[in-house]
Amino acid sequence: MSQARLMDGTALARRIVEDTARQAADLTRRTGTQPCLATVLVGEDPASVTYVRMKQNRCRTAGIASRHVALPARTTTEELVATLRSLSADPAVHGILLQHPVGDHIDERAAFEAIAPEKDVDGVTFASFATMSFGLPGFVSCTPGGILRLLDAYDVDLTGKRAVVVGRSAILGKPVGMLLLARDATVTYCHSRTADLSAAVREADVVVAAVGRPRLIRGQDVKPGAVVVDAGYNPGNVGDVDFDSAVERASLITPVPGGVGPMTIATLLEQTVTAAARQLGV
Ligand SMILES: Nc1nc2c(c(=O)[nH]1)N[C@@H](CN(C=O)c1ccc(C(=O)N[C@@H](CCC(=O)O)C(=O)O)cc1)CN2
Repeated sequence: MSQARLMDGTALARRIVEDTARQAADLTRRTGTQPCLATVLVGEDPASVTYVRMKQNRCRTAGIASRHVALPARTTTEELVATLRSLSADPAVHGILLQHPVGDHIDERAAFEAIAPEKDVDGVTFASFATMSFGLPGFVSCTPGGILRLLDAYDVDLTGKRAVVVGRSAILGKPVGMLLLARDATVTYCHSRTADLSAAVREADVVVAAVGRPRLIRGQDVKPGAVVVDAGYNPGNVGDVDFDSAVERASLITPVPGGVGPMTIATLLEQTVTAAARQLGV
């Protein structure tokens, strides 16, 4: 069998950011107000610092203003909640991103829920999960939303397909499964307690690896012709899929880097401009 075709997230994300920049410019011209994303980072985890900086840089490219709030690692849940409530109430801020993970001593769910749903451009609140799951207007979780855009761009028909999601996190595994279900895929979630992960993956027409375990999914377990999406972002730009072996079996595969990652940020920017337009009544 020939090697899989690569799903180029960098190229697609660039096109989305270009479109978003045009929309941001148009909104700024019509309303006199530039869309604004607030980024909130607790502590100084190097990977998180990098991701937030990437988001700020991409905002600049797209003509979106960004306001950064850097909080010390010792920040309490109450202090973080107060910061997010204050940003939620600030009319100059249209979207809010709280970089995950926050420290273990913080109740991350309480913090996410302090983000007003109309500013939840990262799609992390209960309200966003519900609207996404029911196909109602709202904001999708950015990585899952980006994955679906990528699958659409490569004409992957999900109807009736067996999709296996490896991982069940609140901002990645669970929501991507809901989005696949909404497209009429038959979805199985696998996780650390799944009895036979290899057997489940071998049945999958579409595999989404979102578990945070470097190269967990190996080519020998990929069904020939399957579509493989690697949403892993492990240190050293290593995905959850063993690319070299999986590329020999899949029909389509996302690389790491250059696959899902750039789509996450493109989705965030796009949703920020949508949020701004709604809040500015345009
Ligand atoms: N609040 C959130 N926190 C986190 C999210 C999220 O969507 N919302 N996702 C991840 C990390 N993440 C964004 O925050 C992220 C990770 C990786 C990339 C990316 O584009 N990676 C590049 C390579 C980067 C490099 O060269 O260093 C790629 O894959 O091509 C974007 C966003 C956890 N936290």
